[in-house]
Amino acid sequence: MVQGRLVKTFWKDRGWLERATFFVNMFHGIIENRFFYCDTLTGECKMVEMERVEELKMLENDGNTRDTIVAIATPPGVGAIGIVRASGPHSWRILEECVRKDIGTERKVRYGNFYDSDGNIIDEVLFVGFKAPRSYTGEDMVEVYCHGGILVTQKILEEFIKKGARLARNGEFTRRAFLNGKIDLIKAEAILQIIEAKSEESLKLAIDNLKGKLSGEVSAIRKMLIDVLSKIEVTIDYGDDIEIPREEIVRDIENAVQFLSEKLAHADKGIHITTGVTLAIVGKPNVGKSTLLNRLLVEDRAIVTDIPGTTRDVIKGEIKIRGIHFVISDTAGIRETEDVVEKIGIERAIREASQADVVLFLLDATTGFTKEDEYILNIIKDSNFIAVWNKTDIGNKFSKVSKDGDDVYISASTGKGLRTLENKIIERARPLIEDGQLSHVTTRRQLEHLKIVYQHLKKALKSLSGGYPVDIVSIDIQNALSELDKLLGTNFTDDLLDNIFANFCVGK
Ligand SMILES: Nc1nc2c(c(=O)[nH]1)N(C=O)[C@@H](CNc1ccc(C(=O)N[C@@H](CCC(=O)O)C(=O)O)cc1)CN2
Ligand SMILES: Nc1nc2c(ncn2[C@@H]2O[C@H](COP(=O)(O)OP(=O)(O)OP(=O)(O)O)[C@@H](O)[C@H]2O)c(=O)[nH]1
Ligand SMILES: [K+]
Ligand SMILES: [Mg+2]
Repeated sequence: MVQGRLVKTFWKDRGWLERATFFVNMFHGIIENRFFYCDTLTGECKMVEMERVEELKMLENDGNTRDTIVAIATPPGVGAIGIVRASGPHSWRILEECVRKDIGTERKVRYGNFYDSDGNIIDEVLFVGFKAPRSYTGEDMVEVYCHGGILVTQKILEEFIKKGARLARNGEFTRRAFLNGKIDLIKAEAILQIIEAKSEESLKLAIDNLKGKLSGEVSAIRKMLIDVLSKIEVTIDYGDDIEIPREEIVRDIENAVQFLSEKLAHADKGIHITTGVTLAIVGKPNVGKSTLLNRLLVEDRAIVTDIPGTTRDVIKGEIKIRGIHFVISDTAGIRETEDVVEKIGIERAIREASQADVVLFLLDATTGFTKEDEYILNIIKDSNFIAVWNKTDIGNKFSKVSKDGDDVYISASTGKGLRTLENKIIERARPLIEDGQLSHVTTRRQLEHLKIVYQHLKKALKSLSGGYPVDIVSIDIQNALSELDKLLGTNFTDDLLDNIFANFCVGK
């Protein structure tokens, strides 16, 4: 028996079964919180609104949510307090056995001793229990606050496992929160971003999205498209009796397209803020690239020698310059070579330069602009590069290289000119992240899905303006909707989930 508020009854006529099957297949039975089903008593296809929890009970999950999972939630090492948490049907039972007390009222912290199976006290702890669905994962959960330290947390973890829990995989708590309808995929990504945030701006974006900024906007479009689809379906069935609201449909799709094009136009900023602006140092061998990297990182990261061809691989580090987060890479000196290893390194250097948001083209003031520099300039000329003359403490053979004539003069050894260089970097990076408008798109995944939605809707608009009948765009709208579902994770695949949650740490 399906429960919920009846929204609409379709098709009392013959043929309802075929159509209902079509509908149910098309929408996997469920759109938003609306469920389509066939009433076998009356032969009607009905649309009802249901509680999300009810709806999710009917959705498949990965079959794993019956296990009780456990993990150490705090980072390894010595700390004042360590947290072990468990989620799943046995979590309360296991903890109560270990502390030899009732957890009592949910969400209320209690004090006790944590015992191992031999009756020895492992630690003096605080603990708390959460009852489904009012918990982070939506399942029964417990947390133990013990003394920090590798051994105590490990022993408590082992005790949970001995009593029937299993070790959680990366991101599995958050995965369950998703599967239980507590959060959508955008919010799950936001949680990862909160953990990894390295600048105030990226933290703010992530918090906004955890609190539903992008999800809300995407859901609004999704709802609107579902309405459009419903209007089209109704005109297919009752076309003879019902006026086709063609203008209304066109206007709705146009609004969605307009909204999406703004999202897409400003998406790069959110991604840059979240993942950092990439900065590649390139140049011929021995110009001082590694010396500059080390100076910028204030750390001896890369090997520096006076032998050309020292750096082979790409070496990355992260820095903050005036609040902006950069991922900076030192690369192999680019030159013609027969050395196989060096060749690969040079290919990587070129790839790094082509993908970087800003390129530092390092030049040697003791040699001046050479043929090798000419060769490199050709490779990077279309990138956002800054010409940087190094070794100005011992050389003065300069020429103008930048398009804007704004070359920078430094000494990576002495630190001379570094502030000017930083200013220049900021000048180039700022437009990439500065918000006139922020779209709250923060990952490539989100961007790619939104692009596809946009393309489907553009196609629909094109058909409509070509004068085709309205129902011809129904397939485009369905495609757009299923793409939005992928974005939110409403219509997920395991691959997609694995992809996202693999980046989490155990215990999240
Ligand atoms: N000790 C501890 N701190 C933590 C977490 C945690 O799991 N444990 N969190 C997680 O990693 C974050 C907080 N996130 C949470 C989100 C939802 C719920 C929760 O119980 N939600 C219920 C009830 C909400 C309410 O009281 O209104 C719900 O959504 O139904 C708990 C934590 C950060 N700090
Ligand atoms: N005087 C002076 N020497 C420098 C400066 N920067 C680097 N050097 C020296 O130049 C040599 C090469 O420096 P590296 O940093 O290894 O140069 P690189 O560009 O990374 O070289 P490869 O990795 O081989 O391509 C080293 O002996 C450095 O000490 C500088 O600003 N002034
Ligand atoms: K070198
Ligand atoms: Mg080097």
